[in-house]
Amino acid sequence: MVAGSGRAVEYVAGRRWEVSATGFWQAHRGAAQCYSDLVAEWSGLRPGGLAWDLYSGVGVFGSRLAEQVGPTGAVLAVESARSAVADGTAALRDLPWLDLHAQRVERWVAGQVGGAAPDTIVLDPPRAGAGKDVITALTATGPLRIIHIGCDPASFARDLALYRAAGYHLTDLRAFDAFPATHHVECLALLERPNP
Ligand SMILES: C[S@@+](CC[C@H](N)C(=O)[O-])C[C@H]1O[C@@H](n2cnc3c(N)ncnc32)[C@H](O)[C@@H]1O
Repeated sequence: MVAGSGRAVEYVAGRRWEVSATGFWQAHRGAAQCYSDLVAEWSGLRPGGLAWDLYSGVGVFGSRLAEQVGPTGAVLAVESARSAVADGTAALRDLPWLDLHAQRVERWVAGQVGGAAPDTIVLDPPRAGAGKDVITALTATGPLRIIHIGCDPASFARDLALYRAAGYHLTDLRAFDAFPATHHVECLALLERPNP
């Protein structure tokens, strides 16, 4: 950043976020709206449901999930950047059943063993993907649906194989050319547990 307040204002699905200009925001201007619409379409959530939004940033996906589960439900969002958690918490005050938590996902999921099983997990890790330890911990909680998002096709494919090994089926897949002239492609996968 060369000059300015250091803050940026973004809108998605009728909601307004004021975020740090150096924090994470999707690179393509239409991406946050497009991906969050797909997350809302795939989530399968109903009022009273429980969802996790991991690597949540400022809670763009978590806000859509929270609107779906309503005040009788809960959304637990986990993000390591404290500034993103602070910005998300400020923007989403009207959704008190959405809890944005500042912690590393690998540490947080390890503490969920034996807790309530989420209906749906959304995760949008950085380029390296989620990896074996996180995916093993997530699938062990037995969610009905997992929505996995990744921008590096190689780590995304590796992560999908881990879900498959854990018994989850790939039931939908979308790819977006959101990073033209690079090898990155934004991929969104819907994984479901058979015979829930
Ligand atoms: C691809 S971004 C997704 C952000 C959000 N889903 C969105 O669409 O705005 C990945 C996010 O994961 C966070 N992150 C990276 N490593 C993490 C970790 N080990 N645990 C928790 N969050 C992490 C980054 O700070 C970043 O906000």
